[in-house]
Amino acid sequence: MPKTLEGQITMEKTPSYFVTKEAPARIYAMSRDTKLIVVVRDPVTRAISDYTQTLSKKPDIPTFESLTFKNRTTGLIDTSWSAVQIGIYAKHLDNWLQFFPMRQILFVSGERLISDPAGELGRVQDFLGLKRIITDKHFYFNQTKGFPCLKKAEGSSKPHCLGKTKGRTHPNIDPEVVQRLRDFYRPFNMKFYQMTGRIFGWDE
Ligand SMILES: Nc1ncnc2c1ncn2[C@@H]1O[C@H](COP(=O)(O)OS(=O)(=O)O)[C@@H](OP(=O)(O)O)[C@H]1O
Repeated sequence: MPKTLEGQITMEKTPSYFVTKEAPARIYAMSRDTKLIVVVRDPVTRAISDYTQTLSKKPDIPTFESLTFKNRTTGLIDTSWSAVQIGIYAKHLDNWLQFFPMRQILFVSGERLISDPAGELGRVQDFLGLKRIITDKHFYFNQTKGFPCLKKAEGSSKPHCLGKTKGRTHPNIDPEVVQRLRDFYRPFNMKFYQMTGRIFGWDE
């Protein structure tokens, strides 16, 4: 990590920290004042998205439905499958709370990041103690991509959309399997809402 001068913020990102057992202790040892930002989305959609990403690299993997279950007849979910495991947010958060207080952790809603990017970014700026520089003016909705894209407020440079690997079309998944996963995640989601004080609305 580069050294940070007074008035500067150093930021670093990786998708795997949140679910890595050793990460909280290591980050705490480096700087206990670190602020943590985590983007979370409906764990069922997250699992399907995760699978879609793997499928794009390895087209021969088994179906989503078969990977989801340890035993399809009994409906026993395979919690050791990383696509399922990662969405048990309450469990991962417990691990972080052994080292960091909730006030140092911000959870950003992946759904709101799409439907109201400026609103979510407003929360991020507040959390970091920054002036609200990024606002509605900085986003426009790209109909072709189906996602918001970033533009300079002054409109001088070209807008920036995220690349082709973000926003892939998901395969159709057996609705019964989706429902079983919804039932599986519900109690963990409820616990997560309670811990974070925010209702993410994944179970409505
Ligand atoms: N503005 C904008 N443009 C494109 N995509 C957007 C945007 N905002 C959020 N998303 C969602 O980001 C999802 C991919 O992010 P990941 O965290 O999975 O990416 S990665 O792990 O770093 O590859 C990706 O998930 P999928 O739709 O499943 O591909 C998108 O839903």
